[in-house]
Amino acid sequence: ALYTNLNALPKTSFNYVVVGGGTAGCVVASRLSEESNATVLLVEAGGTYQNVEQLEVPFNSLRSAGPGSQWDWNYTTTTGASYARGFVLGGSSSVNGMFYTRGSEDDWGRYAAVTGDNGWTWNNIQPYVKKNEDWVAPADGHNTTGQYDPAVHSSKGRLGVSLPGFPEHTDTLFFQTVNSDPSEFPFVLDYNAGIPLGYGTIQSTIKNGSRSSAATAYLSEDVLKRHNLFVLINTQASRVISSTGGSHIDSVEIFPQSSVENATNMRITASSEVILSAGVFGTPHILQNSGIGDAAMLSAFNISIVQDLPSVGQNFTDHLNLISAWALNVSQPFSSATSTTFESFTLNSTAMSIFLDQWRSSKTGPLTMNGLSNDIGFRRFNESDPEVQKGLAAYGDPASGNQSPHFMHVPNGFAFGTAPTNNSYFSFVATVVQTQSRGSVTLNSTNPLGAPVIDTALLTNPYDLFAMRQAFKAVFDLLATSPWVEYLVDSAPALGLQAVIDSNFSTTVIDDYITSSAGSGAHAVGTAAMSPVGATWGVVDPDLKVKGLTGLRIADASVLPYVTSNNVQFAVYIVGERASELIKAGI
Ligand SMILES: Cc1cc2nc3c(=O)[nH]c(=O)nc-3n(C[C@H](O)[C@H](O)[C@H](O)COP(=O)(O)OP(=O)(O)OC[C@H]3O[C@@H](n4cnc5c(N)ncnc54)[C@H](O)[C@@H]3O)c2cc1C
Repeated sequence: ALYTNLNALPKTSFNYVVVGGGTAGCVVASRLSEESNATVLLVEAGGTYQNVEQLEVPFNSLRSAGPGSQWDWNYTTTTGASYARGFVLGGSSSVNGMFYTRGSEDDWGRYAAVTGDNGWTWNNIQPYVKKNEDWVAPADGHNTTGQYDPAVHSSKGRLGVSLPGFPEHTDTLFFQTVNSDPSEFPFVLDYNAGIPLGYGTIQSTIKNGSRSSAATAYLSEDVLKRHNLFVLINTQASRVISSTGGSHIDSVEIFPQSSVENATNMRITASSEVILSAGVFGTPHILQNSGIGDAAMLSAFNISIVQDLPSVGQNFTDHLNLISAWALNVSQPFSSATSTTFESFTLNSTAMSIFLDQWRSSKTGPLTMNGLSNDIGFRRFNESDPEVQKGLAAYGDPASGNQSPHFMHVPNGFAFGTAPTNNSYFSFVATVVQTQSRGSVTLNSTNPLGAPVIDTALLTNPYDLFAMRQAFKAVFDLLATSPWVEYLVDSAPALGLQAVIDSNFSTTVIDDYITSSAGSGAHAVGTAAMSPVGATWGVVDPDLKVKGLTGLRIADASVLPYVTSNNVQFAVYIVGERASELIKAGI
């Protein structure tokens, strides 16, 4: 059942306690409670997703339900930038952009190679893919032939995945470019088949026109009714504890969220295991508060050392995004959603209210779209370009293999920041997917309920600037093709692109533009990374148990030692599924 405050919880001792009801946490709690003789408590700091329309309407992602909303932790990094994370049951899967991208075979091969555990290879994760994915028809029921490969999808899992449920005019332009010059802009039928390279149609975690999240998919009404599953929301965990003062973790300290400042805490015990699923910031923060982390840092805060693990909170790895916007040619003013871009109709309140009525009455129409893009591309650098050769020689090639991308393109993405005043504009996101910069999550104070220090270290490694330059120039190459020339006016000077064009793409001007405009891809991983058994680095073994301790496992984005070369929610679902299987099997 769902408990909205800890005083209502009928007991304080369970077999399993899962901390963090986010993407992986919902999977783990749901799967463990399939065994009816095991009692499972899931503790979530945020509230419920149930009956919250903002979270259900796909188009709201990154808008009213996104960063800065009441469903966001509102983290601020050391540079003053905000960093979005879901603060609600379902975690970031309840607020994310819903792109469903699996990465490449090579990404998963690298996890296996780095950890020495073949259980993480592409082939060996396929059973979890099937348990996770519920492939469904798009909201508009259109014929999807030629838009994906049915052979690599499953309708047996829990998480709804579908193709776009509403067309956009820019889809047509995009595929005209791809069809007219396949050597420069190759088509990929299904970027989720192991080799993602090429441009194709996006797949999103949307089912029946609504967001499918870890909460809607794994904590559905039938699951919440299980007598052995206890889901406690509005409650923040501060520490994991060994009640004997040894190395066996068996308790979790929790506080009611409503009065975290002065409330007395409560201790919950776990007779089998505690599973930390508090995400890339929450998990290392809880570990550090518990005395599990870098001994030197913990001593500076007078925290007693339970386990010296210097890698806790290190190795923060993220994608790097650059969003640019172009004004649309005035001869193509707003008339309907299909004749222009998402961004244009979001500025038209009459249209938006008509679309909302349509979504409410039939779960169809423009608001069934993920609100970011219907299309996506995964690309490698042009290795015949001398600048690329020079860069790769200087920095090395961080791609996970030669069938894996260096960058991602999302046409008609979402213009963060100030929109151009022209009522019709188009944005494009370029993303470096194998960044080399590494940040950290460290303690800010001895208050376990305060926010940690988040240093994303964006652009601190010169490879990332070099890689973004290639990704960005490739955006201009794509938009210089004939389908787009009529459609776009030069640029939207409000977002600074004009200077880049006027400079004739001078490296200095491009680099200035990137440095001042690029930001986080919201795909952070790695702050409690897996490493081989016995390694002197890393936080968990490949079976996700915390090194040097018993009774404590981690299942969330923080265990991934590298970021996949795509949006990362898929990888987190796989971690959740595999963690559940390992725990159930007593491994
Ligand atoms: C705005 C945004 C857009 C994104 N877009 C995409 C996309 O389109 N496609 C994609 O693949 N990925 C996307 N991502 C990334 C993806 O959603 C995340 O990487 C993934 O969901 C992280 O899963 P997690 O389980 O590690 O953490 P989360 O899902 O964030 O879960 C952590 C949970 O723990 C809870 N928690 C934290 N601390 C505590 C505590 N002390 N006590 C109790 N509970 C706690 C949190 O409230 C949260 O519910 C996006 C992310 C964001 C934020």
